[in-house]
Amino acid sequence: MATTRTPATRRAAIVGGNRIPFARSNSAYAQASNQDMLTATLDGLVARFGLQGQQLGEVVAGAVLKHSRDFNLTRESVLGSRLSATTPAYDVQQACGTGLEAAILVANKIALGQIESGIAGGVDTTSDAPLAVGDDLRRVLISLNNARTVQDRLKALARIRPGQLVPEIPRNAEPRTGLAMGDHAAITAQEWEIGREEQDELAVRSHRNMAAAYDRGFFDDLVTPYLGLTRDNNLRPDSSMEKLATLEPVFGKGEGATMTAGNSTPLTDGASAVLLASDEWAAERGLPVLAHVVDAQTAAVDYVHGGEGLLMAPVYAMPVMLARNGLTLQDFDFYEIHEAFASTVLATLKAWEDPAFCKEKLGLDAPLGSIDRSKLNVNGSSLAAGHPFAATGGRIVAQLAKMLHEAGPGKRGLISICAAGGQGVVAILES
Ligand SMILES: CC(=O)SCCNC(=O)CCNC(=O)[C@H](O)C(C)(C)COP(=O)(O)OP(=O)(O)OC[C@H]1O[C@@H](n2cnc3c(N)ncnc32)[C@H](O)[C@@H]1OP(=O)(O)O
Repeated sequence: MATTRTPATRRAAIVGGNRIPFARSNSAYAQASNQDMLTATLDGLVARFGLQGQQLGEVVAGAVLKHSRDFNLTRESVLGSRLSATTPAYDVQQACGTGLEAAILVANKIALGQIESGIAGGVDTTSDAPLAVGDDLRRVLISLNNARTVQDRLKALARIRPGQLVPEIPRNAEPRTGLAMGDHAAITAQEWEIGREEQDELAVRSHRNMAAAYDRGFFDDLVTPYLGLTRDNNLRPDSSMEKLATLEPVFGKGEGATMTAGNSTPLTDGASAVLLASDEWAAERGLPVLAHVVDAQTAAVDYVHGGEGLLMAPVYAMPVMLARNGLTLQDFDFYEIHEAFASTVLATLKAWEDPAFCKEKLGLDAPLGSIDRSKLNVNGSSLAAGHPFAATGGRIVAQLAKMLHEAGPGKRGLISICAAGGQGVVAILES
C-alpha cells in the first residue's frame, strides 16, 4: 500500500504587497465597490511582480461588509483580474483581523507544502455598504418572486406594510451589546485610565510618521494610485496637539470621555493584498523575499458578560505566541499594533506592563513588560492611513515585511490586531 505524506514544514516568504491609497468614507471611492477595489489591488500586485496569466496556489481575502451578490467576492475579483482564471480563491472574514488571518492561512498552506504561492488580502467599503430589508419584507419579496399566478403575486404584495420599507443600515456596533466599537473602547480607556493627551500624541505621531514615510518614497512600491488618489486622504501631515485638543469627544460619556475623531480611526474605503510564496517559487522567478512568517496566534475574550474589554483579545494571544517561540515582548525590532483607537493601543501596552493583570488574567509570573516606543508603528498606522476593516491586515503585513527587509537579515517584527467580536490576531515576521 502506498504511504501517505507527513508534511515537513517550512516558513512562508513574503514577496511584497500592494494596496490602493485608503480613502475616507464617501470620498474618492464613493462609487467603487469592494470588487472594483480588490480587483484593482490584485492587478497592482500582478503588474508589480509579473503575474499576468499566472495560476497561483490560492487567493484568500475577505470583506467585513459584503453585498449578498458577493458571496465569493475573492473569486469574482480574481476572475476580474489579470491572474489566471484557474487560480482558486475564496473569502475569509475575521473582522478587522481578516487581512492578517488570510495571510496566516496562505502562509500555513505554503508551510505545509500544499501550495507554492498565494495572495492574501482584504477590502472594505462603508460608502457602498450593503443595505438590507427587514425579515418581514424579505419574506414577502421572496414569495413574490416565487409566485406563479397573478393572484399569488397580489396576495404577496398585499402583505407589504409601509413600515417594512425602511432599510436596515449596517451599524458599526456590536450585535450583542448594541454599543459602537468606539464606545466599547471608551469603557476600556476609562478602566485603564488612558489620558486624552497620550491618545492625541499617538495620533499626531502616526500622521507624522506616515507622512514622512510617503515623502521618502517608502510607499512607492506598496501603494498604487487609484481613482485620482496617490496617498491616503485621511493623512494629515500637519496634525498637531493644539488642533486635536479642540475636538469634542465622540465616544464614551461624561467628563472622562477622551476619544475624538482625531484619536479614533475614521470609517474608510480601501483594499490591500500581499504575495506569499515558498522561497523556491520566489527564487525561480527572480522575485525578492522581504521576510518570512514565523508564527501567529488568535484569542477571544468574553466582552459580552463583562469579562474583558472588546478590543483586548490580542493582549491574551501575545503571551501564548511568545512562549511558544521562546521570545519576550522586548525581542522585536518593530511593533505594528493596529491603531483602531489610540486608547486601544495604549490600554494594550499598559496591560502587558501591569503585574497584577498579567498574573491574574494572563497567568504569568511576571508582566510582559514595556516595549521601546520608538519601535512602535514607525511608518504610521491606522490613525493616519485610515482603517478599511478587512484591508488593514494586508497593509500591516506588507509594510512590516518591507521594514524588516530594509533593516537587514535577522530582524524581527510583531503584529497585533484587535477585531470586532472580542477577537484578536497576533503574528511574528522575520527577515
Ligand atoms: C477592531 C477595530 O479596528 S475597531 C474600529 C472600527 N472602526 C470604527 O469604529 C470607526 C470609528 N470612527 C467613526 O465612527 C467616525 O469616524 C467618528 C465618529 C470617529 C468621527 O466621525 P465624524 O464626526 O464624521 O468625523 P469627521 O471626519 O467629520 O471629523 C470630525 C472633526 O474632526 C476633525 N479631525 C479629525 N481628525 C483630525 C486630525 N487628525 N487632526 C485634526 N482634525 C481632525 C475633522 O476635520 C472634523 O473637523 P470639522 O468638523 O471642523 O470638519
